[in-house]
Amino acid sequence: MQLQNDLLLRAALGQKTERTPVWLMRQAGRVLPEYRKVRASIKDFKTLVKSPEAATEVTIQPVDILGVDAAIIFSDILVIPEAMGLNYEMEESKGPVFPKRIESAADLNLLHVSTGEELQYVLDAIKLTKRELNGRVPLIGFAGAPWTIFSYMIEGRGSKTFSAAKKVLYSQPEFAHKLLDMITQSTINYLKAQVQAGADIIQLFDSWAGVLSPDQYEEFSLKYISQICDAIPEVPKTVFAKGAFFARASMNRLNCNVVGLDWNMGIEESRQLIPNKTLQGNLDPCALYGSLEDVKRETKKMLQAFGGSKHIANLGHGLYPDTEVDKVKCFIDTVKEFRAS
Ligand SMILES: Cc1c2[nH]c(c1CCC(=O)O)Cc1[nH]c(c(CCC(=O)O)c1C)Cc1[nH]c(c(CCC(=O)O)c1C)Cc1[nH]c(c(C)c1CCC(=O)O)C2
Repeated sequence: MQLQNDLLLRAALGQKTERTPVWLMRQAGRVLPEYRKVRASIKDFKTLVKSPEAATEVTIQPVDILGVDAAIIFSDILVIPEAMGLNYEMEESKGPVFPKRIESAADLNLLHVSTGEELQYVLDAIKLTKRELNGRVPLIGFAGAPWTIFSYMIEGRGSKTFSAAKKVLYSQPEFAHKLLDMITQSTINYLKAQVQAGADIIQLFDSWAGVLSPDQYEEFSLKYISQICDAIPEVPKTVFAKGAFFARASMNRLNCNVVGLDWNMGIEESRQLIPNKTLQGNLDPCALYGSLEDVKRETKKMLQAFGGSKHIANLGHGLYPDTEVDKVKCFIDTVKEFRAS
């Protein structure tokens, strides 16, 4: 189906657009009271993710209420470990926890490469969302990057240092590569199925990229991200590696269209290091705690620095849950009104 608003896809492909497209990481499920209402009516987070009708509803809420230029399918990066055989639980106010984590090479026997079929509920939600969006805006599909998923499977939960996951890289690199390879194959199957179901563009979230050294990042993360990008030629791809300022020149060589920046990455410097790609980002989510005037000023400053082309406006990481909705709207409206001078 022809999209009525294809700004995001054209910007991703490096084409000229009338204005800069805008969406926000974690736009669904964090700040909207309308989301909390749906969430309160459903037993828990995982039930919501596994209910295509409800997932569709909360996926489309930011399009209707905030006016963003894309929807991102409501799911989580941790559905992949579960599809591979490692169940996760979402503890209220604590975040994700794995009751059993991967501790040694012997534990690999507990896992299998996902064909994507285990995640039929996400594919159903994508199909239903595409139908309900009816071509209004593109739909973003996503997955975690292998290193970030690996970290969760080894640590069993979030961590400040990820020292347990990093210990495996230093002490058992062969085992690390085996698990990373299984995650990569599963992710390729899953993303291919998402594209088949209707995802218009794909984003890889490498949320814990910043804890690795540059050499380790090449060996244990970029290598696998590169394999995933090569395996999905059908749609544009975005790679967002939080904290990986040191890997920007390498990311310029990936077979992807868009590189996401966090707010620590200078815009001018990033343009020089990543000249081949469209850039996405990168306002500090905390900037939305300022006054409406502050939000407007900071957003304009960011837009001016990106220069009005080859840019998808976004935050430098996900929205924080306590952000006021009118500040989010102000960010979006400021982008939509902006014309590069
Ligand atoms: C690391 C990571 C996770 N999940 C995700 C990442 C990568 C992005 C990033 O770096 O922030 C990605 C994610 N998680 C969710 C989405 C879809 C919605 C969207 O982006 O708008 C996406 C793209 C829903 C969610 N995932 C989660 C919620 C909150 C759970 C609830 O509503 O009860 C939502 C809406 C839970 C989750 N899931 C995860 C954590 C750490 C938590 C707890 C903290 C929190 O994010 O609220 C793992």
